[in-house]
Amino acid sequence: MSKTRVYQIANELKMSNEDVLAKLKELEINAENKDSELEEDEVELVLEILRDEIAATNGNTIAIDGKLTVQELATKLDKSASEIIMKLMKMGTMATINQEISFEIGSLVASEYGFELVEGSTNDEEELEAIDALIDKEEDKEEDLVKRPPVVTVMGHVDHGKTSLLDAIRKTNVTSSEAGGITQHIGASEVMVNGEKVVFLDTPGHEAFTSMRARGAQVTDMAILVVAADDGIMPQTIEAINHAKAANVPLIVAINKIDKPGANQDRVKQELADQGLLVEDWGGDVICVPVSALKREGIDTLLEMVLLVAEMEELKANPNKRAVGTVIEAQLDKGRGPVATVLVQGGTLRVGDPIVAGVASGKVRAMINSKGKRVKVAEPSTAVEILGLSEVPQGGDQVVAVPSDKAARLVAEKRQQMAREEMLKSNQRMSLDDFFSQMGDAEVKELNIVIKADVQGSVQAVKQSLEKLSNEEVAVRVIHGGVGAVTESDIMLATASNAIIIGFNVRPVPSAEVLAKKEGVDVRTYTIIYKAIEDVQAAMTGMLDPEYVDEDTGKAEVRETFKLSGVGTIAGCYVTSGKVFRGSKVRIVRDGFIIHEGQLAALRRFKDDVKEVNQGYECGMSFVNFNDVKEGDIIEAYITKEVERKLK
Ligand SMILES: Nc1nc2c(ncn2[C@@H]2O[C@H](COP(=O)(O)OP(=O)(O)OP(=O)(O)O)[C@@H](O)[C@H]2O)c(=O)[nH]1
Repeated sequence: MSKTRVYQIANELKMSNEDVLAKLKELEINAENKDSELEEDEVELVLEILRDEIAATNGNTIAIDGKLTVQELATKLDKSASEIIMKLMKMGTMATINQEISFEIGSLVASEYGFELVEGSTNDEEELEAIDALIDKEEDKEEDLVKRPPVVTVMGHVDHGKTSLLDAIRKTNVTSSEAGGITQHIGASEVMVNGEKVVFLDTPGHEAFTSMRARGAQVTDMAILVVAADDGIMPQTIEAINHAKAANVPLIVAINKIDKPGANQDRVKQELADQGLLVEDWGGDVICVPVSALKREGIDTLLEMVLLVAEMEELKANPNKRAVGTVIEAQLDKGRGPVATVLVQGGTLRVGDPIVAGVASGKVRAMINSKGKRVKVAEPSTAVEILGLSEVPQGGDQVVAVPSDKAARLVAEKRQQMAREEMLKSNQRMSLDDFFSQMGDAEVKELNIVIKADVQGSVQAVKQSLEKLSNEEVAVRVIHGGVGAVTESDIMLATASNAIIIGFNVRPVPSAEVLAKKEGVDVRTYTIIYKAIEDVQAAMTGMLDPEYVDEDTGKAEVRETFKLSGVGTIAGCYVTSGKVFRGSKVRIVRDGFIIHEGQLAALRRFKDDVKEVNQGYECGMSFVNFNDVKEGDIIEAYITKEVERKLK
């Protein structure tokens, strides 16, 4: 081997000539002996061995846990994805940023940068595991726990005064020095009551509350249920009650608008009792405070009750550890980049802390409290707006402070990977079909159900019949029942409580249908009660045998109707999706309610009978034994298919 070659090798490997010579000696290659000229491939081999050794001694190994994508490799090598794609291209491999590459190819690329890929775990993995444990367990010793302020959500029916009440609460507490000052909206506000802090989440309504819970975050300690004294319990009041119950969050009732002439507190109390909430002055244990948000009456008493409930709940946290919390809301600010309001729930968050929020990571650059002031530390039950994240996290995302920037990046990466896997698995939520097999895992012993029906009577009937099915092994729990179409809010509740939805004579609204698909929520609709009961019963005994399933083929909208003597009502329709077939079975849906289920009598285009009509075409339809079709009705055409029972 020539001296020049030794220099070249030393240069490439960033080693001294002496070290290269020493290594060659170890490999029993006498570099100085002109006779032992090496073939080029032998030189390559030597290089290979030396590279590996260097990688091993420098600790330049990168652990690959299962699959490897271009992006992950780029992150691990601290290079841009496009650089890695270029490298791959030079090697004759075309790959996109999210594409998976083989371990061998990954190793080749890594070796170009002096790194070695190894399968399995390394220090990074250990660090990750340690962090995972920190995130998951969060076990605090009793002696480390100190009292923390309560976090409250305001819920209630539309127009019952949630926003007014929150405003009134905030104003009660404005000290003269702050009056007139600009209060910044950060998604939460803090008020002082008798020297104690109470945190209110600014987003009123159970949607926000439930969507957070659906994402696994429990941020509220209690809920204030606002009921207008002149209006009483309304559908959304009931929904709010059930959402709070499902989350196991204590309720305080605020009977609002007591200043109004039509106010009737006793009626509200009676209606609450009908919902299973017996107020204290009627001998129950539900705290109920009459208020007027408008006149700011009763607000102090309400806040005192909040403190009382907080006292009973013994809310505690350990402030002396790395912070954990939840994203309340987040957005991209033009000037400041990603901004997230975070509720610190345990530990103390400090400016400069490396953090992970959902799949975003970063370092806390600045924190702003609900009064719009910059702060350096945030203790448990404090809402702060934070700057410094790499991207915008989602409401409900978990936030954790971690030991180092590297750890933050690793956790975020790991979460991204988990999020991708989760997306693939999202169809594995509770469904009637696999309830029995999940029950076998011994974890599922409860079947949670949300019922929506066309009339209150049906809700009750379905609820009672289903709950009666409970036996020693399985408890059937109806966590919410209401009148009307299946809405997004129902889907969120089902997601949060791992429930299935049973619709009786109602259908999901389109947005709910999309969400159910995304979240993998099992929505079943029936027109006959006993069929629903039969299915649930069968699911409980593992005998569910969906031998026949309805498969939607297309939807049409009724644009006009006309009568034809001897035939009945003809519906002039426009097929909005899929196909409608001759003789097809149909559901006629009006305002989300199924008003008829039956069969097509005739399907025509321009007076001719046709076999099928595709999306985008007009047609005429008439129905067997049904003439009450109206403009605006939706015709859902479906076929009944026999399906094989899946082996579990
Ligand atoms: N008389 C009277 N009116 C009130 C009171 N509280 C709220 N209102 C009025 O009721 C209406 C609805 O109040 P909001 O606070 O907007 O109700 P909300 O529950 O937040 O409504 P959404 O946000 O639309 O769900 C407004 O016109 C308020 O002025 C009260 O104590 N007394």
